Amino acid sequence: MKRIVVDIGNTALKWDYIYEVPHPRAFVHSSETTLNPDVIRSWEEEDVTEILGTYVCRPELKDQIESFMEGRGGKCTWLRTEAEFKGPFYLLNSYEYPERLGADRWYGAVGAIALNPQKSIVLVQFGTATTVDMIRYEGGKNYVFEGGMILPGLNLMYTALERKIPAIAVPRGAARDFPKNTSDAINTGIVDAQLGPVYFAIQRLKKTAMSNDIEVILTGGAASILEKSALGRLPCFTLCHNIVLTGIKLRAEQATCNNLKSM
Ligand SMILES: Nc1ncnc2c1ncn2[C@@H]1O[C@H](COP(=O)(O)OP(=O)(O)OP(=O)(O)O)[C@@H](O)[C@H]1O
Ligand SMILES: CC(C)(CO)[C@@H](O)C(=O)NCCC(=O)O
Repeated sequence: MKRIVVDIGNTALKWDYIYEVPHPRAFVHSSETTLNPDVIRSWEEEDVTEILGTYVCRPELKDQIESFMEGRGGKCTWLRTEAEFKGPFYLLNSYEYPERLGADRWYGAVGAIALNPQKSIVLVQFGTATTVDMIRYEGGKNYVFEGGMILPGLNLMYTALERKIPAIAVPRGAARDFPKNTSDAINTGIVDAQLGPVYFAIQRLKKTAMSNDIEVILTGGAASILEKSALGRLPCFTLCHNIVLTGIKLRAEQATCNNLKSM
């Protein structure tokens, strides 16, 4: 009987145990509306009885998980974005409509703070969409989620160009300072478009943060692909996987401390 945390994005599902030694796993969905059957198989093998998760995918995917859990007499709890997080630190959600902020962005921010205490943070999630979020450290245990940018992810940018302008559907090139062929020009354009907002976010956060020491965290399925290009284009950054799962675990701990009343 196991309790697990789950983060369902538009491309992949990631899961891990809540209380046991971390062993995160990722499964790319079979289609936009069908889960990878290996996920269900792995949960049967592990005897999963309770799921605590977030989803930003189509509801069909989380419905399949609910049916599976109902069939086993298990339980699913889906976390929504909240107006504030009260745990080992305090995070205020300053989104205009806090509940409209993607749960992956919110619990990603919670996870990022837990792993990088007492710092302002630019959290970049390179997923199906890329999000670049700014978290301001206010001193003591206080942080503010200051919002951020949403743009098409790496793959979406390539496929949009390929589909709409077939004349430039060429093999993938490299990111260069002075691209001199179509493949390199596209690749450089897309890599710069992915990393440019990170640069802007750092500058914006520096203007209001207590210190110029900003932690830049890159995560998500395409982070490893962009890491090499980021080395020459961004100041210091850290690559950190499964940050949303870290945030969900912390939310679970917080609920346990409050006798599960707040979940
Ligand atoms: N083996 C792979 N399979 C699928 N996507 C990959 C793979 N390797 C890298 N990627 C890239 O990672 C992206 C998916 O990232 P991730 O797994 O974080 O997605 P996600 O959490 O479903 O996204 P989102 O949260 O934005 O919906 C893809 O769009 C692609 O650019
Ligand atoms: C932006 C995505 C798709 C990134 O996964 C997700 O966080 C989402 O659906 N967000 C809702 C809109 C918002 O965050 O403003």
